[in-house]
Amino acid sequence: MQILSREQIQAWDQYTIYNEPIRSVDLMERAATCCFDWIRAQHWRGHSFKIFCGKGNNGGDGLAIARMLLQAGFSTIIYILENGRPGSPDFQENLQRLHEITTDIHFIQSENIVISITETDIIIDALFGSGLNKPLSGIAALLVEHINSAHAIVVSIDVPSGLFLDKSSKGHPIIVADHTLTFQVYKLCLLVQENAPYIGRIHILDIQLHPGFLKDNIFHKELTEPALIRSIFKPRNEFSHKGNFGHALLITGSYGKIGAAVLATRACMRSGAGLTTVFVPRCGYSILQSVAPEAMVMTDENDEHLSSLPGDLDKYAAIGIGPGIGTEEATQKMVSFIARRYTMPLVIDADALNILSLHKELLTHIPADSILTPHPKEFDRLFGDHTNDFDRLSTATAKAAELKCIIVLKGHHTIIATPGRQIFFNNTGNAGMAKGGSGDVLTGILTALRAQGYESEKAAILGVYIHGLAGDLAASKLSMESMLASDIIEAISLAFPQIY
Ligand SMILES: NC(=O)C1=CN([C@@H]2O[C@H](COP(=O)(O)OP(=O)(O)OC[C@H]3O[C@@H](n4cnc5c(N)ncnc54)[C@H](O)[C@@H]3O)[C@@H](O)[C@H]2O)[C@@H](O)CC1
Ligand SMILES: Nc1ncnc2c1ncn2[C@@H]1O[C@H](COP(=O)(O)OP(=O)(O)O)[C@@H](O)[C@H]1O
Ligand SMILES: [K+]
Repeated sequence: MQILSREQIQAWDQYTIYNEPIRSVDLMERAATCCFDWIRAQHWRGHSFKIFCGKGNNGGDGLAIARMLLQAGFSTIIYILENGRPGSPDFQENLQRLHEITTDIHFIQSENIVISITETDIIIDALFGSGLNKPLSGIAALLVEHINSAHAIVVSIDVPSGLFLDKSSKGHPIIVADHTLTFQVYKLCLLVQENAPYIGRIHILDIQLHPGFLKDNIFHKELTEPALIRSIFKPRNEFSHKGNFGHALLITGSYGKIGAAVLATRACMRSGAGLTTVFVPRCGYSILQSVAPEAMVMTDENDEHLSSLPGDLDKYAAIGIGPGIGTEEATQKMVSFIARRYTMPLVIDADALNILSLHKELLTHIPADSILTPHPKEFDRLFGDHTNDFDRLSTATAKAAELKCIIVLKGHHTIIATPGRQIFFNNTGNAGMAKGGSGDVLTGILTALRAQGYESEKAAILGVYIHGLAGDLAASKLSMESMLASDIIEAISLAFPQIY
């Protein structure tokens, strides 16, 4: 699913109006009908609705929904946030239609907001949508505060009012929604971590905007969906042998963090690598030999941390480096050497990223098409502090192009930024994965996919998806609270068949 900017969405509305063709007010009716159908399907009888409308088209949606609720017999009270100016034409048309069935419409025009909201009310927030042009202030801000301080269920139409679609809204007044009914496609503001407190559950309503618009335009942001994953996935040939699936090398672990090596190794083997070798300090030898008998283990001369190279690197189809390696000086030298001398793409995670942060000059040396997998803290260590997720996204886009690398910025919707400035938002995974070790599993999966010959960009999109899907399967069996990173590894075997 493409993710469109505010301008692109407005253009898509216009394209639909012109090419379907359909009158703008009829398109609004279609959007409102989708919302009404969704609301009715919640079986909220016994509750009463309080609908808050601005005077733009978002408010127009609200008025149309109010009319439908009244006609269906729901107790509904309508409030319009008055701004002294006429509403948009479609708002005005819907106001007129509403007047034909009720005159009980309340205008909010003073800072003294005395509307009582009880726990049995359902609030429909149709104040502002994609037309928001500045942070809310004055009566609008007070109204948002009033709604947020009540304990009613809040359903936002298109986006929670006060959220900008494509830029940070941090620190501004924003409706805290329980449900967001958004039209046709995801909006960027509904995918970034910083807006998590506001968006509630997202429901994408298909208002049948004209599909021709997507064919006629190029977009740079998309949500990874099963169809894309299937197009990337390469089924195993019946006649294949282990040599067809590559030899993966994982450079991992230090004293007390051999677990990271175990997780990455087991995830790598479970993700289809032909052969897996793990390079660890000597303290990891017997652990790995016992918990991962299918893997080959090579040890550093040092007992506790890595300090040398695991022999000839060129014999491996893919190398993953970083989980649990620590930042000892000798380990830093080893990472620095590999970053400078190795020419094939690497999968770089965790402490290997922290070492790059300590020696930023190395960033320009890392092999083209390497996959870097920072979480936001590691990302900021690498590329400087960011005050919001939108800026972080811009930096990821720019740095992926500049370094010719794939940047996997991990989070609820992990972001994959490519050298061609394409951004993919992953849509699998859950909060049960917010536990130590989940990232090590991802490194193993990505290294395995690279070893099997997937190009880095495809390996990143597919690997992040499989990782999240395995996390979802583990959570459904064991609960988000109880699942462990090891359970994600076990569930990889169930995740692959879902994408065949
Ligand atoms: N035909 C269409 O274009 C469709 C539009 N739809 C709805 O239309 C919405 C967009 O409508 P609009 O473009 O009219 O925009 P909005 O209704 O989101 O808001 C624009 C209005 O609010 C004012 N405004 C913006 N920021 C403000 C602020 N901070 N303080 C006070 N006033 C502010 C503007 O001056 C304008 O009057 C979408 O979010 C969606 O809900 C849907 O009905 C689908 C069809
Ligand atoms: N709430 C969440 N929703 C989806 N995925 C999550 C969530 N929390 C964590 N994850 C995933 O789990 C992994 C955690 O990685 P990381 O922070 O490096 O952990 P660690 O270093 O402890 O292994 C990432 O791939 C991330 O996307
Ligand atoms: K809204």
